[in-house]
Amino acid sequence: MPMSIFESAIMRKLSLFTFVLCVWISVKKTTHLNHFSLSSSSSLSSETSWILQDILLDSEDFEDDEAPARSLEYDFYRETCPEAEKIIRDKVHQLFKIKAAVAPALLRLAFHDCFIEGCDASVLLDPVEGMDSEKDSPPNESLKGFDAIDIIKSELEEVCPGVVSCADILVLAAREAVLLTGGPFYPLNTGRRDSTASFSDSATNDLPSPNADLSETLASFSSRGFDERETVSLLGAHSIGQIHCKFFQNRLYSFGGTDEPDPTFDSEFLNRMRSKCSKSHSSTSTAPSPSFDGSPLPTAQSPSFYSSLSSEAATSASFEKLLSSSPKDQGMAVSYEGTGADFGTVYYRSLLQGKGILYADQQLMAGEETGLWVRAYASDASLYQRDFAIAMMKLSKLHVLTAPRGQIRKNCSKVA
Ligand code: HEM
Ligand SMILES: [Ca+2]
Repeated sequence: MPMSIFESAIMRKLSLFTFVLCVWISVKKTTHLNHFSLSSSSSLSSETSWILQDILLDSEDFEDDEAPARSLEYDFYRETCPEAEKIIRDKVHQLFKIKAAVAPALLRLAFHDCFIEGCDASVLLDPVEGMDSEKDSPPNESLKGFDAIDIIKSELEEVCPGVVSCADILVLAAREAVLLTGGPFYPLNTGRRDSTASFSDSATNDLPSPNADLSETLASFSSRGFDERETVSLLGAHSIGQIHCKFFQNRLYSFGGTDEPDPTFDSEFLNRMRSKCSKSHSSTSTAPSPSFDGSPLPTAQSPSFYSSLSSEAATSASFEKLLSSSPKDQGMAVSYEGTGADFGTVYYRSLLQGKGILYADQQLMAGEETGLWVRAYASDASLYQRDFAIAMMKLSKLHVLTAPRGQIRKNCSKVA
């Protein structure tokens, strides 16, 4: 029977309420909400934004079990650098217009930071005598976006020197990146401080492997407090960006030490992937190879594609000029070919068809509960967006350093 206008209005309110409740439950102890960001969000209707905001502003103080002396706060820089979040947002938009690949790069960078010793910008530090860097550890060798963070930081240092932490820049920039690629908005408190050390061994040992089976992946995320549902939702981030062939070459040609491909691969997809990733490039090769769509891609070990950008070059025109000077050596990579509108769902639909690119991705179909969430997210984009938002909020406050611990670096790649 068709619903009356009244009934459908009630239904709409109900689903809105469920969403708000969901977010509220996950952040029930959040002190405040970032007013500026919420009201400027394009992903939430203004109605939703305001309901969400009212609820969160009424919430109790946030008390993280891991939290040291102080808590993260709503708009932490409101007195000391009121423009901080706007500057970050504008810069990410500016960079994205020039090179859309900056968005997945920033999201992955934030994940690799937060997963290792928390969201403390430890991933950004350069090696120094007596301290190896996370960025040089094998799982991080293809990380990109460092220069984008440097550009944002330089601008902030000009406006309010020594105030905004690199750790906050990372998570706020990743949030913008998610929004720009069709993902959800999520509120974030600020006041993170930067580490004085890099944790190279942890990065080597603890970042999840693309060849991990389901139990290993779940154990890895569970050790950071994520349950199966949250883990499945976070991996949906792979619907954006690129994956270099070397991370799944073994699945195409020599799976499990045999001369055969991974039997779980869909056969048409296997052929397509083989045509993009030739056998001549072994799974450990870092040699350049053809890209999925023929466009130049940054290589695993080349400097970031923003490496020639400096703070003085902070105008669109200069970005464009500098970026057109060829980034050398392109690696071979493929993607899920999602558009902004598909953020998440394209990934889950691929898994349902046996077209997960990484072994760890496809493994999500190997478990009863994880498989259930894959199916749910494949068919319900708004459920996915809600869950991803909540999981990103959780990821963004893992083991944060707050005053008096940590420091504010002036240059994100060096201890102050
Ligand atoms: C089991 C867990 C995970 C594994 C094994 C994994 C592994 C990988 C690998 C091997 C790549 C390809 C990198 C390259 O070719 O340069 C990649 C890309 C990416 N990952 Fe993950 N990842 C995991 C979870 C996550 C999570 C939780 C997020 C974010 C919330 C994330 C975000 C991304 C993004 C955005 C890219 C594309 C990067 C770009 O195009 O620059 N990943 N991941
Ligand atoms: Ca870290």
